[in-house]
Amino acid sequence: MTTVVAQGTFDILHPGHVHYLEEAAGMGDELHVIVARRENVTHKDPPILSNRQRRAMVAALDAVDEGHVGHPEDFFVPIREIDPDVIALGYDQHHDEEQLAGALDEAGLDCRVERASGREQVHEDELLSTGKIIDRICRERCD
Ligand SMILES: Cc1cc2nc3c(=O)[nH]c(=O)nc-3n(C[C@H](O)[C@H](O)[C@H](O)COP(=O)(O)O)c2cc1C
Ligand SMILES: Nc1ncnc2c1ncn2[C@@H]1O[C@H](COP(=O)(O)OP(=O)(O)OP(=O)(O)O)[C@@H](O)[C@H]1O
Repeated sequence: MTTVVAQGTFDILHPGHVHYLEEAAGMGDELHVIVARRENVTHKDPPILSNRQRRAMVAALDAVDEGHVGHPEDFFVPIREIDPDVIALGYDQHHDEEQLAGALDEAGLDCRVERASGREQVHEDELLSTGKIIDRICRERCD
């Protein structure tokens, strides 16, 4: 039984999220997803949707066995609880694979780190980023 963890903001789902989570699910038998807490999303605009709504939507996807809202301070608390065999980093997540693998090792967590691929655009008008969806809403629906 191989347990995989995926993580991210997941504010307003799109096909890129589904691609990532299906690929992560294919790395093992059971997929857990950690949804970043709003207060920890500091590298871009904060999510529109609440922690619990983002968790519920991710958990409703076929590829996902369980969704979790992340820990406010210590990212290794949920990792210890889930005890995964694999952490699947998203194609553009800023975390360094080797640094993360080293930190897991130091914390006594026996877990490998894999990098998922990005989704290629299938249709010319496909929006594969929450930020781009929000930009289009603002352009087309707001004065
Ligand atoms: C192994 C791992 C565990 C994480 N655990 C948490 C957590 O417990 N709480 C949290 O708020 N964010 C956590 N994060 C951070 C976010 O899920 C996310 O990766 C980060 O904010 C980058 O966001 P992005 O996917 O929007 O680029 C974790 C990230 C990694 C790589
Ligand atoms: N187009 C995509 N292809 C594959 N994976 C993706 C794609 N978009 C996002 N992901 C992955 O999904 C996870 C959550 O991403 P995140 O919520 O930051 O989405 P985003 O759409 O890139 O957001 P934003 O546009 O606000 O930066 C991350 O691991 C990210 O790498």
